[in-house]
Amino acid sequence: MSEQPAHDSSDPERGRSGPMLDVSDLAVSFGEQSVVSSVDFSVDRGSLVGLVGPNGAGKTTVLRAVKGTLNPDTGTVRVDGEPISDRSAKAVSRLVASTPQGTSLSFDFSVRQTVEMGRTPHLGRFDRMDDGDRSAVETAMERASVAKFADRPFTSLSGGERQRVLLARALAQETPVLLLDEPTANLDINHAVRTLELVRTLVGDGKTAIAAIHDLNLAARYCDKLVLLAGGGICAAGRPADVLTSDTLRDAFDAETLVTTQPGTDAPLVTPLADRETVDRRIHVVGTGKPAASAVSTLVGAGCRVSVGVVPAGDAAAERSRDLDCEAVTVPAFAGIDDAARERAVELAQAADAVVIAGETGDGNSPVVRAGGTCLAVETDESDYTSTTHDTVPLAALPASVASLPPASERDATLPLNQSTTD
Ligand SMILES: Nc1ncnc2c1ncn2[C@@H]1O[C@H](COP(=O)(O)OP(=O)(O)OP(=O)(O)O)[C@@H](O)[C@H]1O
Repeated sequence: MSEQPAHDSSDPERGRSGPMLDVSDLAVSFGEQSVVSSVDFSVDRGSLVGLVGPNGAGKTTVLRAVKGTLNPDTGTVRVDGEPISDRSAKAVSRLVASTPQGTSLSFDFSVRQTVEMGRTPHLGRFDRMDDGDRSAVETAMERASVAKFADRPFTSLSGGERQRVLLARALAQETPVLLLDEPTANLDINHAVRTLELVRTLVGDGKTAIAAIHDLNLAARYCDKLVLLAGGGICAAGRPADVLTSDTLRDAFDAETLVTTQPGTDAPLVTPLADRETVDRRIHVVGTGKPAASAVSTLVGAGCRVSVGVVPAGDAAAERSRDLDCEAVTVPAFAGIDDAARERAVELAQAADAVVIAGETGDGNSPVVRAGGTCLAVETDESDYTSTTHDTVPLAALPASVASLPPASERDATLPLNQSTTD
């Protein structure tokens, strides 16, 4: 016979206001070493908050403090309005279930027995599981897609399979709050997406969840809010699009990134950029729209110094250049190219080690500058543009092609630079 859950997250009668989970002024240190301090955030009922940040930032530490298995130096964690320090461990485990980061637990149990452990908080000391408990276990195994492993030893499973079993164990616990420490770390992309889709469904059903997630793009796609931990505290918190900006990511991860938008959503898409010194070339991109924007991103990602133009203001290539701090020579949309724009574009093309032509480069009125010297045409998914007059390379091969070109300083001084403005 099971004890009643402390809270049923789907109970409409509960109706308590305020966040389901509230962390205020949390500070944790190990010995002399402060890990996090002044950590404040809350998680609304029925929402998923992603904890993101570099290795060692304190994500697991915060999750442990929220779960109550680690005593903070300062701060209070409230679940459903009440400090967890005021509740018994068993009462907390009926409210909060968690999955650990590692899966190297040396259980000598079957998968089913492992998942059944999730029912412990609901059983009295001498209770056996009843039909309700068994049904909770079966449902949890189905939802985490591990029912087919039910009778296998936990230790015989792969890392990803174990991770899903531990998620099933947490689901069997039937708590209103779920803490997931890197739930997708060992999972292939299919299972990673399915796991986060499942968490979204659970959240849609009223559960409240926090997940530490390394993959920023999955975090952006599935979390309602992100808390970015770095440098001993919260570096940024809020909607994914507000947290995942190139500036905050540079501060938090000491990394250069390109932040665009995930196709079909308004979630940010973070692309790490390679060391900017990788391909030390100055490139002028000619072309408009997505093909030129893709060429700009690829070249900047490879470490090139890139300029663009002439392009209409507001064109995808102009926007991308602005996002990546590259110079774009622009003219108002539908306007012809004025002399100043033409001169500047030619100047940039002349100074470049190479000119890359990407996509549309002109049909009468379209802005275009053609330059001689070393000139490559690039094929992208969005364009079937190929050149009969220049070497054509696939986008993915562009950095390598550019790297193989001689820098302008070594170029034959007599090579003419064609400054005509039509193609
Ligand atoms: N029990 C402990 N004793 C001493 N130091 C610890 C202990 N647990 C964690 N730390 C340290 O606290 C810091 C934060 O660790 P934590 O595991 O919370 O980081 P994390 O953000 O989860 O990292 P990762 O992304 O690598 O999993 C690290 O420097 C870690 O070495």
